Amino acid sequence: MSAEVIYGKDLAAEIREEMRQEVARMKQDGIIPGLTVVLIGEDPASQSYVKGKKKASEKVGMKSNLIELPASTSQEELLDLLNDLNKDVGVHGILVQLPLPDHIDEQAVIEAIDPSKDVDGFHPINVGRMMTGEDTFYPCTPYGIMVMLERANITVEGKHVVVVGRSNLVGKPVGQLLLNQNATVTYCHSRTKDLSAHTRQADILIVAAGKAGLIDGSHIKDGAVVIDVGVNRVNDKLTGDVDFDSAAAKASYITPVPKGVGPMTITMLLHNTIKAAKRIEGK
Ligand SMILES: NC(=O)C1=CN([C@@H]2O[C@H](COP(=O)(O)OP(=O)(O)OC[C@H]3O[C@@H](n4cnc5c(N)ncnc54)[C@H](OP(=O)(O)O)[C@@H]3O)[C@@H](O)[C@H]2O)C=CC1
Ligand SMILES: Nc1nc(=O)c2c([nH]1)NC[C@@H]1CN(c3ccc(C(=O)N[C@@H](CCC(=O)O)C(=O)O)cc3)C=[N+]21
Repeated sequence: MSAEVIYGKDLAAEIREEMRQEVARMKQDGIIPGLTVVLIGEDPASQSYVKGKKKASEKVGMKSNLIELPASTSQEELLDLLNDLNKDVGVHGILVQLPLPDHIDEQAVIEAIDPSKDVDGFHPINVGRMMTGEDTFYPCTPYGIMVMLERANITVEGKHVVVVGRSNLVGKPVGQLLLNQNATVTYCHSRTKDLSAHTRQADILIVAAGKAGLIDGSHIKDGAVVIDVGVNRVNDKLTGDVDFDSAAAKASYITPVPKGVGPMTITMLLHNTIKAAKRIEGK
């Protein structure tokens, strides 16, 4: 089998065009969705992601504000800032770029964001709502993967999905969203024995480990769908967790890195911000 490549980048462009029109309609009602991104420190990868988010939100007509703070910022200063942003009526969505410097407690920061402005979907209230199948802000990368599958007409109901990775940001929530859609879900992680025995069972394989080349064709069942979430910089080039060529030879569908899941993540961030604006403004 030779896989069809699902270009998240193209899908993202389509969805963002739909959003641009929606934002234009909202503006006629006097609502401009506003996203504030907080970046602490000078990590080049984070700076590049954050710029991507700002550019994308402005392109769909939203208001975007980037607050850059030095790595020396104290936890208290950050919590005070979040408190102000929670109260600011022009701010509909708040995102604090992760990871944070070691002296700041990430969980405390996540919990300081008003759940109704938590467009990352990381606040425990929103995580709980997702678990119980309520409507809420879903984490952007998992949600982007769901939309990619849907728009590629790949049904998940009854499928065996294997997720490699169990982080709170990606692995766990993507498995939960798939379970909510009636998939049978297996999680693998660094203590999993015989990884390929599990991955070879997958109808849909989601790889979010952050290890370049962890998965290759020998891990994949013929005809499986392979979603590569990994973003690794190897010799200054971006690459996923999946060895693309050997995997594509086995899979029915596969996502590339770059131009795969990443652009969908940003798109769902914009989606969540529009949703937050509508809710806050009572529309
Ligand atoms: N495209 C996008 O939009 C996004 C991409 N990413 C990328 O996705 C990847 C994962 O991100 P994130 O979840 O935050 O990363 P984490 O480092 O938080 O989690 C990695 C997970 O992979 C598991 N793992 C690590 N090594 C192995 C292994 N050899 N075999 C099996 N499992 C393994 C870990 O297991 P254990 O729990 O046992 O430690 C852990 O659960 C990264 O490359 C990141 O850059 C992240 C967010 C968005
Ligand atoms: N609070 C928070 N929310 C996040 O959603 C969040 C975060 N922190 N910290 C870091 C990770 C990573 N992440 C990515 C987003 C877009 C691309 C993306 O668009 N990648 C492009 C390539 C971009 C490039 O060329 O550098 C692509 O895959 O085609 C990748 C990774 C969001 N994250």
